[in-house]
Amino acid sequence: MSPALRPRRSVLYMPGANARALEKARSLDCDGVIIDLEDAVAPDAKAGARALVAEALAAGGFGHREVVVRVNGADTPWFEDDLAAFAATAATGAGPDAVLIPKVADPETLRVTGRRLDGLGAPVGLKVWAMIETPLAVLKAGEIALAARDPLSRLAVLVLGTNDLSKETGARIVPGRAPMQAWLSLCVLAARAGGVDVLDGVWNGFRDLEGFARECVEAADLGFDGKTLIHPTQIEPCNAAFSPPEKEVDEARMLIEVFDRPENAAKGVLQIEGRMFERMHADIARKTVALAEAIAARN
Ligand SMILES: CC(C)(COP(=O)(O)OP(=O)(O)OC[C@H]1O[C@@H](n2cnc3c(N)ncnc32)[C@H](O)[C@@H]1OP(=O)(O)O)[C@@H](O)C(=O)NCCC(=O)NCCSC(=O)C[C@H](O)C(=O)O
Ligand SMILES: [Mg+2]
Repeated sequence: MSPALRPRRSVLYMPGANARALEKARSLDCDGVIIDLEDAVAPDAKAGARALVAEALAAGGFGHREVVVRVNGADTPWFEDDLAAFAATAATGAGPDAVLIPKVADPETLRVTGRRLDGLGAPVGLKVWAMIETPLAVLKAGEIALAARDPLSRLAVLVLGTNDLSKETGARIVPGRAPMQAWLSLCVLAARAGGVDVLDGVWNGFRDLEGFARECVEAADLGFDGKTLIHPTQIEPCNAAFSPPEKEVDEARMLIEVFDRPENAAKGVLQIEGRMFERMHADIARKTVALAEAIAARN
């Protein structure tokens, strides 16, 4: 979880060319939206979609939702214009919170993007999210995440692109995702090493909410901060899976209170009802409470 502790349980993609979806985003209960200019927009529609998105951002109304624009890749003819458009709107306060760079191959891509954003006068508040969706990116996930230590990179979040990973590797997307488990865990480890958040990929069968809910629980168990979504019906089960349950929050508060008692000030380990708790458990409890409070504040 990043230091600012912004809930990122549910982050909904929508095509940048879909005005209805952009309108709906303003009232949906997701923590964030990713307005897509890449795969969900046809080549001939790129310029029109970019203008539509800039207009929607200028109109505002996204409230608590973190707004991210997925630009076209660094090796495409649209990248420069996409970055320029959103650096400019960010500078006027009518821009996105972050740009999501697809198919990041290495930390150098982030440094190039960062230098470009600086050159375009983008405020430091404009963050960069990086998609991990190629075999090379998974192999270099640690290096990519560690780029966050250099403020030039602006890196705040890694986002898994499991469809592209399936396409590039031949690994099938099956329930439980056994063929991808190692990559998913590696990306969570990388994100933690770099101190950035990490979001799981999408579930394509958006009418199968039971299967989707199972995958959300699996992603939360793996340590992801949240999941990327493609349809509004996925928001509620996703929020549920990534929110700490009330009982866990109550127990966390109790644990913090016990460790904070003066008589326990010098103790590193305690037993409570037959279970061992060390100070690291109090640290975890503080994170749980902080997340619950951030979610409550959002609501
Ligand atoms: C998948 C969809 C094309 C389905 O659209 P549709 O058939 O219109 O769905 P519904 O009729 O069930 O829609 C009901 C209402 O909900 C609104 N809606 C639907 N989807 C969204 C959305 N994503 N954001 C906001 N609102 C949405 C509809 O407008 C309907 O509203 P109303 O008019 O009030 O009835 C569609 O869901 C869709 O386009 N989803 C997003 C697709 C997308 O952005 N894909 C790109 C990102 S995923 C990716 O690339 C992954 C990654 O890179 C990887 O490699 O894995
Ligand atoms: Mg992709």
